[in-house]
Amino acid sequence: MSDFHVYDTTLRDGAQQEGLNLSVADKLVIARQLDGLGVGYIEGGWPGANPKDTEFFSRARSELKLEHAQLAAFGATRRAGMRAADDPLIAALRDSGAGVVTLVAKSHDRHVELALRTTLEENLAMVRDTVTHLREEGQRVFVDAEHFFDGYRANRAYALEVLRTAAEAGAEVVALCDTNGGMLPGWVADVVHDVASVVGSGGLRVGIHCHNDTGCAIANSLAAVDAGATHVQGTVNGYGERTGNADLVAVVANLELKLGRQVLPTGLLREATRTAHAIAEVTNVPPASRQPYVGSSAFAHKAGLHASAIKVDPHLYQHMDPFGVGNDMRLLVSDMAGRASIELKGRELGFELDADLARRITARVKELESNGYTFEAADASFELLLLEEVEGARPSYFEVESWRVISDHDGLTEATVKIVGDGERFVVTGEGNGPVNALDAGLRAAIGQAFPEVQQFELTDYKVRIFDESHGTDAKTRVLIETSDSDGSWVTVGVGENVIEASWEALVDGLTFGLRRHR
Ligand SMILES: CC(=O)SCCNC(=O)CCNC(=O)[C@H](O)C(C)(C)COP(=O)(O)OP(=O)(O)OC[C@H]1O[C@@H](n2cnc3c(N)ncnc32)[C@H](O)[C@@H]1OP(=O)(O)O
Ligand SMILES: CC(=O)C(=O)O
Repeated sequence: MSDFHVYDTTLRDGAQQEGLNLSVADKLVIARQLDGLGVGYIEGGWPGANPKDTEFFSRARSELKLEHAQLAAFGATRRAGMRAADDPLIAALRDSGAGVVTLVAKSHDRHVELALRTTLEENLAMVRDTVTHLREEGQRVFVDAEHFFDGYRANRAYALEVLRTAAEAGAEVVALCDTNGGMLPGWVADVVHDVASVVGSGGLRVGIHCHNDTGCAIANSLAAVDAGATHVQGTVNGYGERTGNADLVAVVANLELKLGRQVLPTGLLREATRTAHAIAEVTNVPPASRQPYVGSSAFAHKAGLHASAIKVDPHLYQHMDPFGVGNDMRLLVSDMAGRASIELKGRELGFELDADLARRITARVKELESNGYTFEAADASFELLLLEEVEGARPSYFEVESWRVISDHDGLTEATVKIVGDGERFVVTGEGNGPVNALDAGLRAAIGQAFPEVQQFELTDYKVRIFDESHGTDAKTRVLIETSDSDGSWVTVGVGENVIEASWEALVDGLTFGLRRHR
């Protein structure tokens, strides 16, 4: 592995994202995930700035056993007009127990004068004094040069002077920050190139920290590395203030898989998809399906022509083998499918479909989709349709004799369901806080008498879409229902003239599919 720094700031800059709130326990879980991915540094937060971050560093000492990463504590240079040794926030950094302290320092003259409200000389003194003090206390120090690229444009000499000051005082890394995220790759490359040639000698490492306001954070980070940066900062899933930070996983994947620079321990890039999704579970921010490399759509193929080429060789429509980042290829079934898509999807589900069957299923999918069904998200309904064609009949464990729903003016709803299952007739009434809830309860109670395993099934998601609104009251309703058990989840679709009819179809398919899985 090369001597390259992969520096993660999910727990600090990532946590600056709107709506993202992490408890100390969450932070500890995420830190372990990041360590499992093999990053070199984990910026844990700003000790002293809030009780949670202080507690994180305190608990990390006893609870975090990191195999690959070192913990970094983030904070600012000392306040103007005082000594670093007397600044309580610097004391919190010094005492955090982290292996590295990363100091944010102003490098844009205008920010020094307007935001810090001090002189350019005092800002240099703040950098010098803080780095020196921490070095004397035995700390490794990295410096994040805030607003560096804007500062460089406004006053190159001063921006470089801040870096030189940090280096002379003992900083190991100066990370150039595109704090406002306004840069483009060529601009970043020019500046990093210049900086590396001016200050990058004598062991000082130049780093990069990009925000995504121009949509270029990943490209800017790569341009910086190409121009000489050997320390790259970013966050998992690109979390961060405003439009986020550089997505560290994509940066690392590009470095390893496209540019041939191994920056993680051998084999750990294959943990990328699992790690990104596990962290999304903790942050409670739904993962973006179209996220490069690790998104669930990153290797999903919908168009029939794509599938027909993929049947011959997946590389014809994929830039890499998804296995490299722990992701997987998926074939989507929709009205854009052709025979090849259906054949490949069939194979994925364990069926070798001949050309005739594939043609028939393709035609049925297109016909049903034109009537409002969608199979792309309803994998279980597609599988039931496929089984119907392959086996000559749709899997069926019970027959529905009739169902009826009654709602009263108090909002209480009652559903009566009559079914025949396992040779017996069941008439059951279900109650609920709405018609779908009542039908679900009634259906489950009725079937449950013949097939007790349905009690393990849970309705976990319910989506309704009214389409073809131009028809007014004739509009059709599509319902997607996710059902789960302890082994996973599956989605079914129903379409009807109203929400109850559509829900009934999706509910019946959901239970039928679940029973087939269990049997
Ligand atoms: C680019 C980045 O993302 S950097 C990371 C930013 N992250 C955060 O701000 C989250 C954590 N921050 C906090 O909890 C608080 O802002 C604190 C504890 C750091 C400071 O809180 P407060 O003392 O209440 O001040 P406030 O938030 O208004 O910040 C302004 C003060 O910070 C000082 N300051 C701002 N940037 C810096 C800097 N780089 N170095 C030193 N001091 C700085 C200002 O001069 C001002 O000081 P003054 O009160 O003496 O005039
Ligand atoms: C330090 C940092 O987060 C920034 O400048 O964006």
